[in-house]
Amino acid sequence: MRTAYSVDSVRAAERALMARVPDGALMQRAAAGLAVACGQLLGRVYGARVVLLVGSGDNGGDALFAGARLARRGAGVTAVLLAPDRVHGGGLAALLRAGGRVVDAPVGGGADGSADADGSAGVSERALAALDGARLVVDGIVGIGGKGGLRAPAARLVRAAAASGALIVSVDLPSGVDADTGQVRGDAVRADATVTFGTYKPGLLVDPGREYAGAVRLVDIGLDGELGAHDAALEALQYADVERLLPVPGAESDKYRRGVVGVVAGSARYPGAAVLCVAGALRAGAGAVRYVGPAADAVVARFPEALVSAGPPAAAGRVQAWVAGPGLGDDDAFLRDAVAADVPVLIDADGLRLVDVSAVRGRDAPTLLTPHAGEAAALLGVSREEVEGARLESVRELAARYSATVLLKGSTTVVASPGGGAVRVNPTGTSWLATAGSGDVLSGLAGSLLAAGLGAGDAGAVGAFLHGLAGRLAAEGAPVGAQDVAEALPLAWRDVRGA
Ligand SMILES: NC(=O)C1=CN([C@@H]2O[C@H](COP(=O)(O)OP(=O)(O)OC[C@H]3O[C@@H](n4cnc5c(N)ncnc54)[C@H](OP(=O)(O)O)[C@@H]3O)[C@@H](O)[C@H]2O)[C@@H](O)CC1
Ligand SMILES: Nc1ncnc2c1ncn2[C@@H]1O[C@H](COP(=O)(O)OP(=O)(O)O)[C@@H](O)[C@H]1O
Ligand SMILES: [K+]
Repeated sequence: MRTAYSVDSVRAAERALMARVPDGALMQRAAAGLAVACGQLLGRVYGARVVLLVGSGDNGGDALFAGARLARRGAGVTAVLLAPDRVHGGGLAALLRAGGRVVDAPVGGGADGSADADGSAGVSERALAALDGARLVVDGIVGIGGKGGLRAPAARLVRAAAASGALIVSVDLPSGVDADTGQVRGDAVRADATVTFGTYKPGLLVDPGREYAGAVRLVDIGLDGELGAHDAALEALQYADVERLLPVPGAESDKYRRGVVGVVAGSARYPGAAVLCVAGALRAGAGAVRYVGPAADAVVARFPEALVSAGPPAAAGRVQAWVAGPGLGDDDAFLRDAVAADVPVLIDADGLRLVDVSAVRGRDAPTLLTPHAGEAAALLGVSREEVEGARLESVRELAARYSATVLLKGSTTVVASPGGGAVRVNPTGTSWLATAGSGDVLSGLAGSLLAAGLGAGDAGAVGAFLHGLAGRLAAEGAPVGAQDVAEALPLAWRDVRGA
């Protein structure tokens, strides 16, 4: 399991560890790892032009000590200081001893954050010129101490760094990205790589921050033991975790013991949603799929193995979990039956629009809601952009309001449980999945995992993992449709099982 911890937890763990190690040891560990990563990115360090963007905190200190290491290996290192009077003294001295150069960023009164009429934002010509011809820019402007959007001088330098064409490595996290949420307000560094210390930060794993971070490398600074006393803010399942959770049939399994998933989906207008939902459900571990609704003919024509009926759900026979909602249109009768059943229920798409909050809150068996950002926005009464800018907050809020597990789909899919705790973040997503009907496949898939006995959080996280993998395997760099994604699910299973 990959985990990420909040800034508060990192700070507390850091304090505990610092009390046991010599002064400055953690920063040296961080800087050493950072310098190695920079060296690898550069290939040849000797003679390379490196610019450090140095803020007033320890993030800048890391950059300075790493810059000193690169200078000792023959790089031409220039530090651009955003706040010369508050720079990390030890780091600056180390860089100068190693032969590095220093340029002050502020000119006139601009460093207080005011933008100048000429757009220089109070940044000196010398600072901007230093970036010309740089091969590597090290972003040590701000790390976990960042508050709000980048101030004007920092933002100006970030834009100049992007325009320089240099490789950009961010220290701990891209400046301008909120460490706890991944939110980006205004300018932020778009890094080729981020070298982070001690633990992942949530903002590195959740969009929009994740996209700004580039390839993320974790440097061990000895924080693990101390972090053990804290709860992770985020968890990302890895292959081995998913493999352990897959409902593989045992010797004594039969179709009922494997679980039967019921699907309430589709309408005369949207029969395809029913077919796609069943396509996902058939390939996820349940022993049988029952389809109930007006698209029975379309479903059985495509999948003769599906058990179909016109309804109602209560007359469909044994079902261990229901999936309700994809393509339903406005008819909520079967949805209400499914929600009233005392088995796990996954509610998606139209079902989310039609369902009653109190009916969901009143359920005893687990409920899994799977909105995309637009649906989540409608449920929360905010804009889609607000949800996309604050996925963690949105998914936690929905889980609390509905007393349900919520899987928020999108560029980063996140899953929150009603009782709080770590949010699961899916590491396998791919934008090839942004194709009509792929959400229907996911709801069938995750519902089938519920029927097979997984808890709602696991069903959501494992479903998203397999769905993302299937999307990647189906696409391999070319557009795919939702059916292709469903058909690639067995490949995803085999990939996870190493088969
Ligand atoms: N944790 C650990 O175990 C280890 C942590 N380490 C490192 O320490 C880093 C944390 O250092 P930190 O606490 O000094 O804060 P940091 O991120 O440098 O930022 C604070 C400075 O930024 C400024 N500033 C704030 N917002 C801003 C904005 N929007 N735009 C512009 N500026 C802004 C703010 O200015 P002020 O508000 O005070 O005027 C303040 O001066 C951490 O990320 C990691 O790299 C490692 O060395 C090893 C061990
Ligand atoms: N940019 C993206 N990156 C990764 N996955 C995405 C992206 N956009 C959409 N997806 C995924 O594609 C699926 C689309 O589902 P949904 O929005 O419900 O579409 P539909 O209703 O057409 O089935 C979801 O699993 C979602 O996480
Ligand atoms: K940074």
